[in-house]
Amino acid sequence: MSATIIDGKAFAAKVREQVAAHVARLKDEHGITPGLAVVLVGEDPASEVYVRNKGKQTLEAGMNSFEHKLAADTSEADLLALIDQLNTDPAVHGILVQLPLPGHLNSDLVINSIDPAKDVDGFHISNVGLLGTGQKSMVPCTPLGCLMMLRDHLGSLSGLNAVVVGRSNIVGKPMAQLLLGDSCTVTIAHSRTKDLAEVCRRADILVAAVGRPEMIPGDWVKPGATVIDVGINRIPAPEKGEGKHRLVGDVEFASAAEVAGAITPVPGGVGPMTIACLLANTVTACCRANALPEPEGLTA
Ligand SMILES: Nc1nc2c(c(=O)[nH]1)N[C@@H](CN(C=O)c1ccc(C(=O)N[C@@H](CCC(=O)O)C(=O)O)cc1)CN2
Repeated sequence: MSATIIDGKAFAAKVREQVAAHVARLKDEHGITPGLAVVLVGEDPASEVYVRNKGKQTLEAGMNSFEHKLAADTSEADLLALIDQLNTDPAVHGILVQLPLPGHLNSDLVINSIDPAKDVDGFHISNVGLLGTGQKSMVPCTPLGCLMMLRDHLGSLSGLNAVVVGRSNIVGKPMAQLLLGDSCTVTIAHSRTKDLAEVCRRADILVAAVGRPEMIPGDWVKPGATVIDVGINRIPAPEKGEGKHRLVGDVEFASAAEVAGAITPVPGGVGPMTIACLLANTVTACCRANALPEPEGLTA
């Protein structure tokens, strides 16, 4: 292995320290405590873990955490009523509805009912439009975390060829916008792109966000490239025992690490940055709501 491993777990811990320091200043100097409300509908086991970690890390950073757990058969009207209440609650600066939602709920409708100023996920159509036009917005947490790690590792991204594999609204599209904002030449590719291997080999920055286990092998990676693996795929691991699983990314780590200049691991890469950036976005939303200076280095 020759690549530098970009340690997302350690990076996320530093981001959380910066968030906690800013929260302490907001409390001491302005008597304001940022508050994050997280809404979970249903009992998806992975979502339950993510929501628990969000609440725990919010409290550890000194912020207020408001957790709302709703039954899987909650009606759209009841969910919208809760969001309405959170929109008008002055103690709540950030609102997040954990995805995926149960099938009977319209995710777009639900997300677009959140006050855009409190939309710490950056998924509201107003924030999508603001980001797409290079204006100040709330930025989706996972791509923001990727951008922070890229800037930290590479310094300037200007002029680099970036390939984003995956076109989701949550990661692929906002990631491409952020890279464009940092003056990269950006290609958005996906599983149906012709000559995907060739497209990937042109990338100085390769962001994999397709959700297909180990789809990108090392010989698709340009020597020296920086590889950001957003995929978190649970695959069977019979070697660990019957019914056991392990996590892999969208990139075949061992072969890619032979070629890349730097690479994020899975687990311990992009994943931990997602929650750290959620905390950062909550502080940003709180500062904006109170017309106070935003924390430096924690926004795009
Ligand atoms: N409303 C949202 N829903 C979802 C988002 C989101 O950003 N907003 N992202 C994902 C889930 N997610 C946070 O919600 C998330 C995923 C993964 C991790 C993480 O730290 N992963 C670890 C591995 C954890 C494990 O063992 O499973 C890692 O990669 O090291 C944090 C948050 C979908 N929903």
